[in-house]
Amino acid sequence: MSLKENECLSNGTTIRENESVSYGEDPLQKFKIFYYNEEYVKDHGDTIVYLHGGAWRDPRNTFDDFDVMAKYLREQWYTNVIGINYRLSPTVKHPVHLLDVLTALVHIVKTLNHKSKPLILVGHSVGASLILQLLNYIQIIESEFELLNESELPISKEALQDLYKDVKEYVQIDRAYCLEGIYDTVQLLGQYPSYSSFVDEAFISKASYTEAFPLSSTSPKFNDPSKFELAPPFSGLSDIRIIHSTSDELVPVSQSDAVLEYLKQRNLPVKHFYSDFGIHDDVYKSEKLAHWIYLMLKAIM
Ligand SMILES: N[C@@H](CC(=O)c1ccccc1NC=O)C(=O)O
Repeated sequence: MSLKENECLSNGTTIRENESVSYGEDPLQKFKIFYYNEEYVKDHGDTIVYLHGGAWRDPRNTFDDFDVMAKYLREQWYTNVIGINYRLSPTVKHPVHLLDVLTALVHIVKTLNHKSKPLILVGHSVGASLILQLLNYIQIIESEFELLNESELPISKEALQDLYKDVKEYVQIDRAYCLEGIYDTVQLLGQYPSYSSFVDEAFISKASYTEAFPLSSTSPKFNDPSKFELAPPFSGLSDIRIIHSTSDELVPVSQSDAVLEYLKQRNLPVKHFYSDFGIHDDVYKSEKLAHWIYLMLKAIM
């Protein structure tokens, strides 16, 4: 049955489709509802939220990168799919990308009345980096705030506490699929010094990008496995997948190897899937990967 956008089914169920919603004043502070059917949620269908890549700066990467996968998953599996756009560097710097994603997640749950129901995060490249940072967003953001003076803070400490309260109350994430992620920028720059061109646009200093990632952070909370604790939205986290294409020409598989080891050492439910899903910017369009994610959603992989 094909329904017009946002039309109610006879039983009052709302379907929302191809709808962009603002979560802030900036044009990039939008999320897109590719498809959301309340019935899917009632039938224990899945709701995916997609985080795009683009090295924190490339305007060619948006939530529409997920178009192919969103269509495939909606047709093959009862999957609701939403994508988040966030403000880009150099206009903004870390941790603003992360703050935007947190704000968007709260708005998505409120807009779709999805409270107390789980979400699945899918992130590509720095979108996967954002997922890793979300696991411990409070510590990551606090580390950056310590590097900034009062006048440089992207939001007030009071507004930040309000955001933390909303995230804790509204956002629940039970699964995360990380594609072609950057998880240790210090290590990556050692291999690819030219990547400083985008890293320096996204972070204010080496200390910033060192503390922004658990794998390179000097905080005991991150480098002592016994001190690791997941942020509130992940209390029900049941599955993390680290996915990497053997043809990725931009991000080395050593980044995925490193995060896999890090998460295993902290007894998280992590698995990895390395296969040929094409070059870096073809992965999020890969029908093969879309099918693999469908099999993961069905829990037969
Ligand atoms: N297209 C991006 C580059 C980019 O996206 C990228 C390059 C190397 C390693 C990872 C990348 N993207 C991660 O989100 C740019 O032009 O800045």
